[in-house]
Amino acid sequence: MSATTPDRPLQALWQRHRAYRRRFVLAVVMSTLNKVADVVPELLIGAAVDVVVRGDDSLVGAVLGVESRYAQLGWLAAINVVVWIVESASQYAADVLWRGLAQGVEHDLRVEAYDHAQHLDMSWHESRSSGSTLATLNDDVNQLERFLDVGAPAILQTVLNVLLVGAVFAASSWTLLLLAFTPIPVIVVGSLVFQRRLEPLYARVRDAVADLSGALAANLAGVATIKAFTAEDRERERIAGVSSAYREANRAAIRSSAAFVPLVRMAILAGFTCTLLLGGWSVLRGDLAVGLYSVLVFMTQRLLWPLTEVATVLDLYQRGRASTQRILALLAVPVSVPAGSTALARPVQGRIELRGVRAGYADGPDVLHGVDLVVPAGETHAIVGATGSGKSTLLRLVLRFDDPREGRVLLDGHDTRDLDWDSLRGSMAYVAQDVYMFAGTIADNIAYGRPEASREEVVAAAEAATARDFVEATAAGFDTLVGERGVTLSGGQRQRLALARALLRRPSVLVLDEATSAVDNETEAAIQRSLRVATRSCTALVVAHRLSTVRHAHRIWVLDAGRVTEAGTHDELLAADGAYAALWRVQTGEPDPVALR
Ligand SMILES: Nc1ncnc2c1ncn2[C@@H]1O[C@H](COP(=O)(O)OP(=O)(O)OP(=O)(O)O)[C@@H](O)[C@H]1O
Repeated sequence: MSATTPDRPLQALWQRHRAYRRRFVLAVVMSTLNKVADVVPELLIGAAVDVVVRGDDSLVGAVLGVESRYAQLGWLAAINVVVWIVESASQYAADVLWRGLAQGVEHDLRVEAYDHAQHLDMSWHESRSSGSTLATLNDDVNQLERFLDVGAPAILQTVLNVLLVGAVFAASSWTLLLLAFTPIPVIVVGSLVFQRRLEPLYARVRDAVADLSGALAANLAGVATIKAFTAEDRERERIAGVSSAYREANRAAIRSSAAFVPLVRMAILAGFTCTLLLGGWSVLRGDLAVGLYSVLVFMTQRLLWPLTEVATVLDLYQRGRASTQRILALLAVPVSVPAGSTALARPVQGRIELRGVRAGYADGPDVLHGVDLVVPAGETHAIVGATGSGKSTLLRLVLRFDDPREGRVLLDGHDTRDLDWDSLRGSMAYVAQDVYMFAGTIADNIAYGRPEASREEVVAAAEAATARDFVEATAAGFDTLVGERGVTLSGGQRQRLALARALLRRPSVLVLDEATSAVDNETEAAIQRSLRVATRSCTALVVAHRLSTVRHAHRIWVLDAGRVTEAGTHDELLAADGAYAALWRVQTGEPDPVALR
């Protein structure tokens, strides 16, 4: 992960989520109450044994002022009932509070991390697999939830257990306290040592999850290519390799954390044996009351057995910690293309200017080398040029998916870096080379940029994009489901829906990147006629390989290896007899005079 990762992720989380502190404190209080109520029955057993053995001299008799042993036992039973009720109620409250806390943090963190990710630059998304981002948003957030739901209350219970049982021992016999507690330092030191060993192992597990998730997402997206090239076996092996790496990372972590369990059990055995043996000898010598002895034996059990769970808790803690680190690292990735604060007066006119623009990707070479270009408001301009000449890169700058390395991009005379997103992208509509359809109806997809549009407006936009006929021919018309698990559309149909989506937005600037490349010539001619009407009231910047698409543009800019080499109307460029004219002849099948010579 590219951003800095906090050394103490859970502490950093605590600092961030102040809103949950009250609920956390309440959950701790309920867990504490529950633990206290949990220990009391053991004390009551001791008191009952004391009543039976010592009769009128019993502690219960002295404290309650009741003489009859039957009545004393009755009182003990009544107290027990109350304690059980408190125990059950506080258990319920603690469960609800811890779970609510875990799910609240999970929900907030997931939404926050998703929102941050969607605001991160296109270049960030392009530089990593979507599967790995998905692993953070889904899997890592779930791990943290599990820790907060199960791990954190378990840690608290263990600590409370040690303190409460320790208090009972301390009040009864310091010798027994020391004996019963001998395993504790061993376990604490062991935990610290193991925790340090486990930390990098779990970080590796989380990285392996991200790799696996990335590989799976990429393969599922490319399943048609896998099938077409009969690469199923190869891909199965590749996924098996990535999955093995995950299994190995997990195995190493589990092997280490499991090794901790026998250590804890040996220490516990030592503590328990000491209490049993030395406590029993004390009773025989008359130094310790029988009732107290039975309580202490129970208490030792109560103290020590939950400690066998320490390894599991440590496991949850380390997984939660590693996941939190990844989530916080995602949240710490800075937005390198931040929104400006200037709002443009409406309606936006739509004048686009590029002034001395030099641009490229990451650490790569320049793709655009000092481009100057002006599109007056309301005009339709085209950008043509060989593949890889930088046409899409130029459009990305207009939409401000990236910022130029040098020079400025202006909308209505304002540097796009100063404009807020609503003024900049809010006044634009964009049809990308590969059209994306969201899961939903055709109408939902067309109305994506203006969800409040009426059905009539949606139909009119589809009509303008020559999509109405094919939409109405589908089973449910505009209510037909598309996108994931919906009907599959042809490339040309998708493009027309994307165009309808763009037109419905009534943009000031329409940006089309090969928006009609997948439709046949006849449909394209129909779309062009509609577009000429639709673009009367807006600026349009159109990239197309098929020159017939752009011959009516007010101005055509020819890009060659990131530089504008020619510009003019279709007729001017033909008259100039340069690269554009040569390309036109190739596309229209006219004989090339140079070749004929
Ligand atoms: N996201 C990206 N990251 C890195 N390099 C990129 C990226 N997109 C494009 N490039 C590079 O920038 C150069 C120009 O690409 P661009 O997509 O702008 O060309 P184009 O003229 O639109 O090509 P085409 O007609 O094939 O769509 C190419 O060399 C390409 O490899």
